[in-house]
Amino acid sequence: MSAPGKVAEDSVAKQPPVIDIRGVSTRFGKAVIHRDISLQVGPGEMLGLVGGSGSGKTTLLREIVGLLAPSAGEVRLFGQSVLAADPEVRRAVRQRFGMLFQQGALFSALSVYDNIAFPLRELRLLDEDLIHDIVQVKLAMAELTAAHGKLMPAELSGGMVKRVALARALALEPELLVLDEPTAGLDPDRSAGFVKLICTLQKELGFTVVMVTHDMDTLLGLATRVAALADQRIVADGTMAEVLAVDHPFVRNCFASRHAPAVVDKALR
Ligand SMILES: Nc1ncnc2c1ncn2[C@@H]1O[C@H](COP(=O)(O)OP(=O)(O)OP(=O)(O)O)[C@@H](O)[C@H]1O
Repeated sequence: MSAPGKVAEDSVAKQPPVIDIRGVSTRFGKAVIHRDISLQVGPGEMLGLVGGSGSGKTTLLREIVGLLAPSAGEVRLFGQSVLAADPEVRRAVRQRFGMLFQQGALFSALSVYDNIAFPLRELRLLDEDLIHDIVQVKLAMAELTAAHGKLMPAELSGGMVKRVALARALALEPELLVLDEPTAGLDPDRSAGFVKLICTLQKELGFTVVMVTHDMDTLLGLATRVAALADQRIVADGTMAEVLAVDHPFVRNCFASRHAPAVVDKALR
C-alpha cells in the first residue's frame, strides 16, 4: 500500500500539462516556419517566448489558442485538442484561457464595460446583475474604476487599453493567459506598472502564462522560464540562466544588447 503523501504526489504528477505542443510543423506555401516543435508548459509556469522577427512566435501563439491549425502535429490545452472535432469540447477549452493580442485589443464600438462584459454575455448563463458585479471586480483587478467602464476605447490612454484588455482576458477566470507583446507601445514606467500588475494577479490567481515579448524588462519581470525560437525550432528552453548558457547565434545576439549585463546579473544571481 502506498503512503497517503505518495497518492497525492501521483495525482499531481498525472495532471496534463496546461500546454502540450506535440511535433508541430508550420508551412505557409513553401516557407517553413516551424519544424517539429514540441514544448510543454505546466500549471503556474510563466513562459517567455523569444525569437527574431519573423521566427514564428505569434504564429505559434495563434496555434496554441486554436486560431490556426498547424501543418503537422497537434496542440493540446488542459489535455484536450484545441481543434477538437466536438464543438462542445472546443468551447470548454476556449473558456479556460484568456488572451491579449497586439491587434484587436478592444472592440472600438463598445464601451469599456461592454468590452469586459462581452465574454460573460457570450456564455449565455449569467444575468445582467451578476455580469455587472463581475465587471466591477475585473475593473478593480486591473486597477480601474467604475467610471472607466463608461468610457469608449478611443478615450483611453495606451496603458488603460492594455488594462481593459487584461480585465476582459480575465473575465472568465482563465487558467491560462496568452500574451502577445503585452507591453508593446508603453513607455518604460507604464510598462513596468503593467508587468507588476500581471505578476500580482498571477500570484493571487495562479494562472499559467505564455507570452511573446521583445522587451527584456518585461521578460525579466514576468518569465519564470524562457524558450527561444530560431532556425524553425526551439533552440533553448529553461531558466534565464540555462538559456544564457546555450551556445547559439540567436541566443548570443538576443542577449548581447545593451540590457545584457542586467539580464546576466539577474539570471545568475
Ligand atoms: N497567415 C499567413 N500567411 C502567410 N504567411 C504568414 C502568415 N502568418 C505569418 N506568416 C509569415 O510567417 C512568418 C512568421 O510570422 P510571425 O508573425 O509568427 O513571426 P514573429 O516571430 O511573431 O515576428 P515579429 O517578432 O516580427 O512579430 C513571417 O514570415 C510571416 O510573414
